[in-house]
Amino acid sequence: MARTNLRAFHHASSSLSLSSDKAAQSLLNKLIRSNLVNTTNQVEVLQRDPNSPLYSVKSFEELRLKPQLLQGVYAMGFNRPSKIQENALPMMLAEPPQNLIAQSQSGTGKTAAFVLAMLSHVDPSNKWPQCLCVSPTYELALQTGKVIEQMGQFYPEVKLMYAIRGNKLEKGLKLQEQIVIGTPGTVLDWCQKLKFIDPKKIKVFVLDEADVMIATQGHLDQSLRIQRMLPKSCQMLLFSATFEESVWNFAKRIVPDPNVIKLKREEETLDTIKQYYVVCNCKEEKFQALCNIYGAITIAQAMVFCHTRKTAGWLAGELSKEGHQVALLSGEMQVEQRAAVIDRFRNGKEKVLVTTNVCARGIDVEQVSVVINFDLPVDKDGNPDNETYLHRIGRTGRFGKRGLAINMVDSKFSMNILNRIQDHFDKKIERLDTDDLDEIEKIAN
Ligand SMILES: Nc1ncnc2c1ncn2[C@@H]1O[C@H](COP(=O)(O)OP(=O)(O)OP(=O)(O)O)[C@@H](O)[C@H]1O
Repeated sequence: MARTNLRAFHHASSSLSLSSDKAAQSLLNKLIRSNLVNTTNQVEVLQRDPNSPLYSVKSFEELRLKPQLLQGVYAMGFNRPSKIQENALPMMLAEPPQNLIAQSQSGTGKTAAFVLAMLSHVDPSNKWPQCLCVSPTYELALQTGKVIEQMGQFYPEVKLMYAIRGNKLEKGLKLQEQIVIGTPGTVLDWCQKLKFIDPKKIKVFVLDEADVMIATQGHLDQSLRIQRMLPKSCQMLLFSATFEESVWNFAKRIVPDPNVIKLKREEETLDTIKQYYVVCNCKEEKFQALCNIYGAITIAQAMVFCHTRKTAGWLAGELSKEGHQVALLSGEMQVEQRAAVIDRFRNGKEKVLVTTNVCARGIDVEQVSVVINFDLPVDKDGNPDNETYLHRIGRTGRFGKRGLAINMVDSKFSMNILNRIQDHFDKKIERLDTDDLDEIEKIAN
């Protein structure tokens, strides 16, 4: 009964027509209100809460940024720095430059922090690459490049170049751009084989999403090879949302003599993201539960993670049949195609993005209010993949926004995985009955 109600409710909410079902209508109103909550106020409240990762005591002015950069920061709508920005920026801007290994929860402003550091260090009168930033994927390199462009919009003398697949330059060219952002393979080629960049002139080297980097075949090695070409005086900065031992060991090889900003395990998940699980028996039931949940939150965007391309393809098809606007992102697509899918999703052309693990890490889409783990993340040995879990749920709750993460459990095996994830982060994941309208109302509020 509740399920049919929710379906009716979903149709009412997509067309915003009057429903004869008063209860559903009142729920709809509440949900709309809750989603329209003024998130600016929420960020301001969090930035004054010492327990929040967004807390700061200083203003951007006190961080001694160049006026052009302050202008850029404010034009992006940032009022105050987050904790990681407040802590990392003074270390990154110190003279002489200091190396840094830094961890902060997803969506708390790491990218903005190191972008500000790079923009602060370049000398625009020197027409050669001085800052080198490597990202683990094509999409992330583009995304970070966009942040550099936006943040540096009032500093037009500083130029940026993308070292990514498909960006073919003339043989023998020497780059004049002061900042280069790219993926490890192309950056390495440009430094070594093609010599577009003189690595000895690099002053700042940033390695972003270190955990994702080392999870990708060949990237660890390529990053180390780039690092070895840089001068001893080059400032090395490494960022990651998670720091398992393997990431930590890699970080220490890349960054000599570092300052370290690290989180405690229980701080890794964000309190602003509420986590739930639902129990189902098969994928069809999971699909039904998803329809119920998604029906209740149509005005937000959702990301749904599946274990295989096959399931993702099937699920995207089923959701489309139900009338949802669905985007599908999967590993066999060309990188350019993937970037285009993410762009459409970011621009709100589709409301739900179904994907496998591929390239979902680090993607910053502000409006994602729900993440669904249609399949829980497991590694190749069938153990819980805690880092991937953290990255996935971190696609919502960006910079103080509220987010919902819902995990679908369909067997004893997946229940065990869920329990182990819960234990790992020492954070309770509550059970949710998706047939119960009241309960969904409660969590959405
Ligand atoms: N000081 C700030 N004030 C307001 N918004 C901010 C601030 N810093 C960053 N943001 C915004 O918060 C969002 C998340 O920031 P960012 O992508 O830098 O986080 P991140 O820590 O790098 O995330 P991830 O770990 O997922 O890569 C972005 O949309 C960014 O524009």
